[in-house]
Formats: sequence, structure tokens, C-alpha cells
Amino acid sequence: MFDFDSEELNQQTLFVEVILPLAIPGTYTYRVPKHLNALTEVGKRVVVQFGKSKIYTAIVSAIGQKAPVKYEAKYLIDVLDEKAIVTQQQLKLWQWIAEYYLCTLGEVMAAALPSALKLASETRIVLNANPDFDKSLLNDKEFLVLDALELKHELSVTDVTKILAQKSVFPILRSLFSKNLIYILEEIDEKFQPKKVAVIQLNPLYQDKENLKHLFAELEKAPKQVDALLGYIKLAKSGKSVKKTDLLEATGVSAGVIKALVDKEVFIAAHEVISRFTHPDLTAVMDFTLSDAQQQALSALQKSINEKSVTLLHGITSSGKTQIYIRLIEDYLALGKQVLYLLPEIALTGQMIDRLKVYFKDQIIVYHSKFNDNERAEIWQKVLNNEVKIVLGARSSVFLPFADLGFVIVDEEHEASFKQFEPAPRYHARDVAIMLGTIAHAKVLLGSATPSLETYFNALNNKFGLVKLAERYGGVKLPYIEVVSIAEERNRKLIKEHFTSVLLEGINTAIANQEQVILFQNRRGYVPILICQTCGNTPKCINCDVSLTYHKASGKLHCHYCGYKEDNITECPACASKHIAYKGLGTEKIEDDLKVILPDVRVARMDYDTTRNKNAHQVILNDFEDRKIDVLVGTQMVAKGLDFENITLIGIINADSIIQFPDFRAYERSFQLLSQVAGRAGRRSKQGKVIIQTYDAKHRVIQQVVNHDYESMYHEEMIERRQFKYPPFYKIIQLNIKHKDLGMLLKISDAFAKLLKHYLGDMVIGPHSPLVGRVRNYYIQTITIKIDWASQSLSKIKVLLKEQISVFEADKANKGAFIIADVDPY
Ligand SMILES: Nc1ncnc2c1ncn2[C@@H]1O[C@H](COP(=O)(O)OP(=O)(O)OP(=O)(O)O)[C@@H](O)[C@H]1O
Ligand SMILES: [Zn+2]
Repeated sequence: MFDFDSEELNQQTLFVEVILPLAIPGTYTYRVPKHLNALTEVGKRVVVQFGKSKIYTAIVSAIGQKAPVKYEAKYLIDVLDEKAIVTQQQLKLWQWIAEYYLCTLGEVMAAALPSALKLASETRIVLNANPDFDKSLLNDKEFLVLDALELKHELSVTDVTKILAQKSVFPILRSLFSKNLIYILEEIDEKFQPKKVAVIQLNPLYQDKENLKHLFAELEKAPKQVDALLGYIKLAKSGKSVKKTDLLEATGVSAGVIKALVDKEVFIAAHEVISRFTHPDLTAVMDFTLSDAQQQALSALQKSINEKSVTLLHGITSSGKTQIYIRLIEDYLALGKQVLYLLPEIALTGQMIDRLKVYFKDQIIVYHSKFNDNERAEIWQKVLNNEVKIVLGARSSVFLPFADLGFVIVDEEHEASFKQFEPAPRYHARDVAIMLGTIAHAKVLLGSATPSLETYFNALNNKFGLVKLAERYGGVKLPYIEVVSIAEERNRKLIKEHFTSVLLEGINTAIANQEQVILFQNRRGYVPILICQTCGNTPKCINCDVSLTYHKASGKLHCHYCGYKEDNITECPACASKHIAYKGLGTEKIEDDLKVILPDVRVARMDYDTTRNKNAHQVILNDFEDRKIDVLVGTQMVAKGLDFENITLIGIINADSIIQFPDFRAYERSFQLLSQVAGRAGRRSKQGKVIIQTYDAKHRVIQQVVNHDYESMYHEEMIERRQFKYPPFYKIIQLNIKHKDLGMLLKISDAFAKLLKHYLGDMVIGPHSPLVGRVRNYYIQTITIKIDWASQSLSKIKVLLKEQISVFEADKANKGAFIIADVDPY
């Protein structure tokens, strides 16, 4: 007998469309060698050659029988997966992202897949030293690769191809990955390395008492092994893992003894990850009851979620939104569905993660870009196999292959960090999450105390459901906000450095009451700008069009755009004058000044500079929680998600530097930021206080913050947005044209704008120089397109733009130039 179907399949000539992880338009067609016909499937990874000699992992997006017309299709080299690793829903989502954000499918794939799943010729591989591993378990080829790595420490995939003298090396590398013997070297230096410990488990066979008795009898002639076994039984409570080091210490036997027992399959050697976030006293939240207000909000949410695809929960700071999310998540778990919980920044929300982990235990998994790649690949598989129910993640977790997604939460939906700036796809995770919800038929909940204007607009227009929670948990009042005029204090000579007498008094009172304080300043460094008082020159970055910032800790001038540093100056490089003035003020100086003014107060700082090292956030926050710090000075980082009971005072050093920002979102952003920072105060029993220092006490945004008046902010902003043609009424697409030669750039960007105006008329604005006109040696000109999307077809305009951009980039006259498209720029 022969199987007719598969016989027939094996005879057919198949072609596949594949997505390559590159910024090339469209998909590519490859011919399937007959022996791989039956294995080929949409969503599986295949190995292909692209260009002269490069090898890539690609994803099959379609299967057909037509040969390409314009080129001769090459053969696939290999099919890597037994089961598709990219779902149909994901392929749809990728397609949408590429179209919406004007990028290529390959760019979406590159962002979506962890590197371990998309090896290419240039991928560099490093040895993950594990002396415990028994090399006799490796096959010859694996052994060869490992051997080479031991010698050279680092190899590219091309190197491996040469060593093994064969084209398809990915299966071998995959096997080494799964044994955790190698990992991918990544550009990013601060990887989150999970802490792993070697553990010993007992073969489940010996949970049976009879079997165990026999085992002891068998081991009679090996007393050391008996010791090890007895030691294990003593240490292991209820048949769980025992740390290898503990076992060695407790029994005094050698590692060889344990290995002998592993070889006899009595013990099982394994590795277990231990959490870095674990906090001992986090059990209190286990059972809780919702307050009446929370319960009402929950019922309203359940109703709204039923009726609408997307719902907004507008709940003030400390109203207990997280607790409500927990109840809703439980609803979906009961249905057996998966849940995606998006957070703006994982490192800053360790506290919340801890709370949820304690609650949901191993049903929850955390996913973000600081995890190492093997782990991300592992999580990918678990989500795909529906082994994980809840994913708590930063923006990139919208790319995970959910098998059965039911519910998506976007917490702090207004946060700018949901938007990816570099590289493409320049997506907004909230908006991608909404599309993911549509494709996967999952419901979406957006939560915020200060929603973005877009979201609130959609809610008021009935496109989204809307539920409000206007009461803090425990009935604590929102903080009292006091505005202090810097000018007035200055006139009355009450100001010390940058601290008004009101703020200093506030700090002193809080500390006398053994309470804690947060001081917020939106610039880091010591002083942002140096100015020569004779000629007005300010030192600028050699690569970018920005002033350098003086950092006292390094004693150098830093560029915040490219990282360039140079020695501080004592005389002006332009005119040699020694009259250098320092202007502006960063977190580093605030910290320093405060230490001088209040020498007994324990001051610490949290900003980009103090948190670069792994776990630095956690250390600072733990110290703060343990009350080893009285005053925490920080940038935006202190505004997010912190929930400490003992903070009673928040000081805003200079509100004007936030509000006076040349951006159409400046007022919306300032309101959000100031309200969120203020929301950190008085979250438990006592009403908190906020002191805002400003030159412009009457400014409408400041008044709106003082009155906790989101509605007024919204309505006043919307009038301006409509008048000046900004979102949510208009869609904005920015085309940033870059070139190293300014003259050339001006010429070609002018020409390109003219061309676009021919098609799109006065929707096209510019070109103009952006705020920072040169970054990393590239000059930039921006063309802005404002689209009245109620009356225009957004997708038609995007197709036109995509076409024109590729024509532009193919044109020899534009050599050296490239265009970066940013849809919904922030
Ligand atoms: N029903 C409840 N039972 C016990 N504790 C609660 C309850 N609701 C809220 N809390 C506690 O109140 C505090 C504030 O809640 P939560 O952090 O969820 O507020 P939030 O609305 O997310 O605030 P923000 O927007 O400011 O982050 C937390 O410490 C939380 O544990
Ligand atoms: Zn620079």
C-alpha cells in the first residue's frame, strides 16, 4: 500500500513566499526541494540563501505553485521547525504594521522574533560555559562547534558553516541552544541575566516507597552515595529540588558522588531560575476585597467589555486600578484564555510585577528586551504552546505568538514609552495592541489616570467604552497642591540655590515626621548649558546640533543624543574668555545642592545616569522602601508606578522647563507628567502634598493640575488641536530626510516636498529643520504631512508615500540620502 496523497504532494513543484528579516520591500519566492514538500508550512522557519553568499532564517508567509517571473527562484536549504512558530494571526498583524507604519515586513519580523529564532550569517555566537555538562552527550558536530568556541570564545554563523563544511548549520546550533550551551552575542550591553542555580531532583520513580527501599539495598556497597541520597531526602521537602551546593555542603560528599547518582538515573541534574525581584513581605495582597467604588467600576467594565472591543478605565492615581485588573484577568483565566498585560517600562514597575507574580504565581511570565535571547525564545515557545496564561510585558510583547488570546490590558496607556522611535517599525504598542485585539478577537482595556487625548476622544465619541473611577482606595484625598512663585521668592531673597523657602520648609517638616520626599526635575546632568558671557558661544557636540551638558561625576561635557563626551572647559574655545556661565539645572546639581543645604538628610538620585547598571533601579527603590533614603531626586523615572506608603511630599523644582517645550503635545504631556508625579504622594492614610515651583503660577496647565481637572485640560487642548490641525483630528506623518551634506540635503528635500505637494497639496508642510537639526553627523530635514482623516483615505495616502519614498531612494541623484517615515510621531 502506498499513501497516494503524500505521494502526490511529493511530486508537485512548490514555491514559497518568505519574509526575510531585512529592510527590503515585499516577500521573496523560493523553490522547495521535493524532499521538503511535506515539511513546508506557513509560519515555519526556513533557511535560505539571499544575495551572493548570505544565509538567513526566513518565515514562510505563503505556499503556491507559481514560479516568480522576474528571477529564477533558488531552492530552500532547509525547513527548521516541526510546527509553525509564527501564527496566522501574527502574519496578519505584521502585514498591518508594515502598511500602517510605512515599513517593510522584514523590519517587523526582525523586531518581532527573538534573535535566537532568526539566525543569520553575521549572527555571533558565544559559549555559555557550563562545566557540569557531560560532553559525551553531544554528537560529533555539536562537539566540534563547542570545541571551536572554547578556543575562540566567539564565532559567527559563517565561521560555523566553515568549521562544519556544510550549508545548513542551524539545526545543530538550535540543539546547542536548547542545551543552553551557547547564546547569541547581542549589541545591547545590559542584558537581564536570569539567575540560575544548579539543583538536584530525585527520579520520580523513587517516590514509591518500595522502589526506594530497593534502591538503598542496591547502593549498599556505595556508602557515599547512600549519604548523598539520605542528605537529599532530608533537605527536600515534599519531593522538590535541592540546591546542589546545599547538598554538597550538608553531606560532605564530593561532586563525583552526585554525578555517579545522576549517571545511575537516581538523581536528575537541572537548573532553576531564581527570581531577582522576589521580595519577602509581599504576601499581604493575596486576598483582598474591592471597595464599593472599585466593585462598581468592575461591574461597569465587565458590561462595557462585553459590548465594545476597546474600553477605557479612567481611574485617578491610587484608585486601585491594578486590583480591578486582577479581577478581570481572573475572568479570562476561568475561560482558559491568555491575557497580555502591557506596561510602559518594566524596570520601573518591578513593584507591580512583584504584586502580580505573588498573586498569579507561575501562570504569569514577564517578557521584555532585557532578557537574554535564549530565554526570550523559550518564552516564545511557551506562549505559542499555550503553556503560559498571562504575559506581563513591555511594548515588544505585542509580538508574542499567542495561541488563544482573550484579553489585553494596556496600563498607563498615555505613556510615550509605548512608542518605538528607533529602529523601524516605529510603532505604538497601544495601537498595535488594539489591532491585535481585533485580529485575535480579544478584548482590550486601556487604563490611565491621565488618558491621552486620542483615547479620551475615542471614548467620548463612543468608539471605546468608558468607565470612571474617581475615588482613591481607602478614601485618601488627592494631594494638596501648592504653587510657589520662584520670582517672588527671589525678590524677597528667600531662595537658596534652586530651593524656595516653602519647599525647604516642606522637606524639613516631612523629615521631622520621618516621612519621605521625591524631588522631580526633568533634566539630568549637572548643568545643561554653558555660555561664554563674552561672545555668547556654547559648546556643542561635534556630531549633533545640540549643546553639551556638564556632568559633575565624570567632570566632562556629555551629548545626550549620541553619547559623545569631551573635557570641561575653563575658557571659551571661540574667544578665549574665561567668563563661562552655567545655565539651567539638572538632577545631579539638585542632589548636590541639597546635600550642602541639608547635610543631615539622606539624598539619592534616580535618573538615566544612576540606573544604567543592571538592577540599579531595584537597588535604589529597595533602599527607598527600606527608608534608607529620605529624599529621592529624579527625572521622569520617579513619575511612574511607584507605590510607597511613606511619601508625603513631592517637589517639582521647575515646572516651566516641562511646560515650555516646543511641541504640540507639550501641555497634554505636562499635565500628565505633573499629575502622575503628584499622584505618588499620600497614597495610604495621610493626604500628601505637592509643591510646584514656577515662574508662571497662573499658567493654565498648572491651574488644571492644582485642581485635578483633567476635563478642562482636555477641552481646552482639543480646541487648539482642531485649530492648528493636530491629532486626534488630523493624522501626522513625518518624513525625516537625512544626509551628511547639508547643501545636498536642502536641495533634495525641497524637491521631494514639491513632488509630494503635487499629489497632496497643502497637506504637505515643509521641509523644515527639526528641533535638533543634526544627529550623529547626519543633517535632518523634516516634511510633515497632516491628513484630515475623516475625509481622506489614510491608506491610499500611505501607499502613495511608500511608492514615492522608494522612487526617491532609488534615484541616483539622491545618493547618500535616506528617508525615515514616522507615522503618529510623538
Ligand atoms: N481592594 C483593595 N484591597 C487592598 N489594597 C488595595 C485595594 N485596592 C487598592 N489597594 C492598594 O492601594 C494602592 C494603590 O493601588 P494601585 O497601585 O492599584 O493604584 P493605581 O490606580 O494603579 O494607581 P496609579 O495610577 O497611581 O499607579 C496599592 O498599594 C494597592 O495594593
Ligand atoms: Zn552628539
